[in-house]
Amino acid sequence: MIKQNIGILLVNLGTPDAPTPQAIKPYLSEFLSDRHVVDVSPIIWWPLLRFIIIPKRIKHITQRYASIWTEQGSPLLKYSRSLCEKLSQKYPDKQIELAMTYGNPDLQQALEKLKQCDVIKVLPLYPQFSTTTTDAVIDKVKALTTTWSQKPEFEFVRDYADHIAYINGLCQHIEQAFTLHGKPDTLLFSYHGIPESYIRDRKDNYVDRCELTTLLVNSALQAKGVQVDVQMSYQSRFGKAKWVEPDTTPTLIELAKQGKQHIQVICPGFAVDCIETLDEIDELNRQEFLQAGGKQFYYIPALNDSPEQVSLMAELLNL
Ligand SMILES: C=CC1=C(C)c2cc3[nH]c(cc4nc(cc5[nH]c(cc1n2)c(C)c5CCC(=O)O)C(CCC(=O)O)=C4C)c(C)c3C=C
Ligand SMILES: [Fe+2]
Ligand SMILES: [Fe+2]
Repeated sequence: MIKQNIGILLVNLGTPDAPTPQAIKPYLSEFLSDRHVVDVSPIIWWPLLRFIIIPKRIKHITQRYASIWTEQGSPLLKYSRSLCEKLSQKYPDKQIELAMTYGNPDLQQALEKLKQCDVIKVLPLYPQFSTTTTDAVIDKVKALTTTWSQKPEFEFVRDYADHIAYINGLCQHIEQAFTLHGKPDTLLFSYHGIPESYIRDRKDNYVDRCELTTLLVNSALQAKGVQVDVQMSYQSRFGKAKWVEPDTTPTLIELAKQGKQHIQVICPGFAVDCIETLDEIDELNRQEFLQAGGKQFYYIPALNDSPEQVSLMAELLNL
């Protein structure tokens, strides 16, 4: 059999190069101009984005990024990079590159580095498929390589919402959190939301995939004898359109009002921690819960660059 030269490409969403308005503006413009993300005609959307939405959002979002920034940059980049490095160390015979759909490391440059491969396996770092994220990666990879005369074979990992190594990895991290902090009154699974119309108009099955992850993790916990009240919600709502429900913040406030004193939150839709988990959940939603009368709030970190995550990626890529 001829030995194939296999290249690996991990793709995450993207993040600004610095916690400054100068770096955040072009990143947000690129990201929010993609019709996979916001499905509005550019004639209407572009002036709104440029003259109203970004100017209105920039001061607040710069402060939020600054509060989570690390010496190695944005947490999303830090963890994605570390994951890629650990995978490269474990599989030194494979060429493994990291890219972002928006911003840096640049997707086109990463693809150029893998151009000589026979096969490029693309792993979008989204456990649950969505047209807003996974399809954005797949379509951009295809668009950037249409003109290549000698094209490698592309293999895309569409989704791993129900993969056993992912479910077990989440379970393990939940059990560690319970050992550390005790069992909570409620374990909340908070996923990034999407506009509700995308389910109908694009046949986006993201919500089904999120529900499946929650069900499988809960079943796996029960099979280990861990009984806990599990609830599910959607976070990071953006704009005026109707998004999928229930929303995370009112869910946490309601739980506090019901007398649930101890809550732990896990965000299984995020492969690595980022502004939406470290700031929106662990800072802003923590405050909402405590102000509503809650007593203990713990955010369970994403799988990040843990050994469980490295093994999961290796299984997904058949390494
Ligand atoms: C219409 C807007 C948005 C949709 C749809 C959307 C879907 C979506 N996003 C993620 C994962 C991430 N989103 C992140 C940040 C982020 N997302 C939006 C908007 C939409 N996302 C904005 C405006 C931002 C920037 C931050 C903010 O202003 O709140 C990130 C983190 C990036 C970082 O730098 O840390 C991730 C990751 C998923 C999984 C998803 C749909 C399934
Ligand atoms: Fe998002
Ligand atoms: Fe957000």
